Amino acid sequence: MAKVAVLDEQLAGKTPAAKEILVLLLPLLLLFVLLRCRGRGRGRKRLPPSPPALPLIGHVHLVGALPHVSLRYLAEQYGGEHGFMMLRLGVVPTLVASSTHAAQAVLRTHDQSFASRPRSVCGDVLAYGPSDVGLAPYGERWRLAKKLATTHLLSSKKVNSYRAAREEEEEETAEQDGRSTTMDPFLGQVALVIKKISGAAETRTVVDMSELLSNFIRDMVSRAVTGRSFRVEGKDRVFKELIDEGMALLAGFNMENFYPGLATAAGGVLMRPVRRKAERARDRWDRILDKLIDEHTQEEYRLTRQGIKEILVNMFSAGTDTAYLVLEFAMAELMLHPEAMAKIQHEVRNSIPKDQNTINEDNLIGMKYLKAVIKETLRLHPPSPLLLPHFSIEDCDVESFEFPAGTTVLINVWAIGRDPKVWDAPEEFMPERFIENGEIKGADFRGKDFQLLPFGSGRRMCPGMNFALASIEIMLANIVYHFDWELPKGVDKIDMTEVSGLTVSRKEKLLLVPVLRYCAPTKRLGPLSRKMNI
Ligand code: HEM
Repeated sequence: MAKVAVLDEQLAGKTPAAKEILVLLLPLLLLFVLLRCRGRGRGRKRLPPSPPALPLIGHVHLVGALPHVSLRYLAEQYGGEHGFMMLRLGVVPTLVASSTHAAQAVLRTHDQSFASRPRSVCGDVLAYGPSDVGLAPYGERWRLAKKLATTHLLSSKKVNSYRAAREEEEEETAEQDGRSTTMDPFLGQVALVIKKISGAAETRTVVDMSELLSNFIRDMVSRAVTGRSFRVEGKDRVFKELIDEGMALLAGFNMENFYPGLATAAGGVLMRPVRRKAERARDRWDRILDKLIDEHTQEEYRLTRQGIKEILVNMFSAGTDTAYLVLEFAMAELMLHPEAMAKIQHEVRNSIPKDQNTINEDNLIGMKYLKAVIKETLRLHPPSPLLLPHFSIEDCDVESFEFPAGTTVLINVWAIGRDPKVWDAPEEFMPERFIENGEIKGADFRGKDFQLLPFGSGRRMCPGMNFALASIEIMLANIVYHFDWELPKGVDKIDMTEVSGLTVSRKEKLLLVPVLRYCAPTKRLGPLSRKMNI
């Protein structure tokens, strides 16, 4: 007992012997700690460079209204040769990859480690879980949902089969209009748009191309996903509202994404308003989708009702506000570059037999300039310039860097598409860069070449690419084939100012005046116009 008391006193430094020992040991202890720290630092990998951060908010103040633009300028200062930059957005460690090399490391070399998605309150509510495709964490449920979307809804075979779906719909509407239903089966959806534009052309009226093109894509997606047209059923406006609302709620740079703790802090009270908003939107989706599912055979894919809803909402949201933006940006760039417009019109107008009045998918195969215009548009204006955020599920060593599990990853494909080390005259719209000896050349945009990644690459790559390209090509070819285009009176320039949400769009609507290609409408569209009663 006494021995223990002495030991306690010595340890507490109350005896003279203990004091002496401590004075002797202290420098040795300090030396030991110092050496240990240095030894650790030498063997240990580091994080990529970062700009100076502020307390609490980290680097949030450096991310402007157009995050892809501000992140590009930051990466030029701090990203170094490798193109990796580390930010702290609120409390969230965020890796920004801004070079071909960095994108390849994340999306190919270490694809699996970075294949998840960060979670959010809105994402969880709107995506029913989330266990949809786009927002789901990497894992078995995501794999199944993606397989279903890829093989059952968006495969090349399915994309081809939508030609028939378009035919049915045209027949449906033609019958409603009391017209003949013997028109070219391919022309359904496209012909409806051409018909609308023809009406405006005859009276020289301004056409809101943004609305027209987004309605077209929305309708194509609803046909592909549900087998029916929301426009024909008059639900188009509700559908548009829901997609817009969902996109606004999910748009990346909001408070919860910087401070995920807000979702649970004080019983989630801080996030309650936004959760309610998301729940209201989800309930509206529910009502539409429930009815839709009731009318379909649910056994088809052996999915629960909720499982079907997750996938449907995802397809609508991911498919609509991306493909139409490409069409709109392509038209805007062509208006800004009359020489490119002349070339594409020359190609489409000379690529089809004289007795054919409208362009079909078979004609598209030879249209190299059209494909180059779309590719150049995707390079300069990828609708998702930072892809969707990726999320690391394990610690991962990438070259000399070490990224901890739980890192959010943004891949700035917009910056990569404009990197002067990769592209000549990167800011110029030059479709010719993709043509050599009359053939399409240069970087592939289907996820193989990391300098052009509008659809991403690897496990989380877009499954809707073929579907989107089929719709974009056929519509662009037909609108430049049938009409010449002018700016409205008093407008002398197309404003390319962008606004950012989950996707990046032009701030202003694209308003254009179509001009009939030939004087007489029947001559202009020939049998097509007669069939359509134009
Ligand atoms: C030009 C049109 C389109 C573009 C540029 C585009 C682009 C993208 C991008 C960049 C991603 C994220 C890739 C990543 O995070 O690595 C994505 C994901 C996705 N896209 Fe698209 N997309 C388009 C059209 C479509 C269409 C038409 C659909 C369906 C109807 C669709 C369905 C999806 C889905 C479900 C995902 C989530 C994939 C996953 O997380 O595994 N997309 N898309």
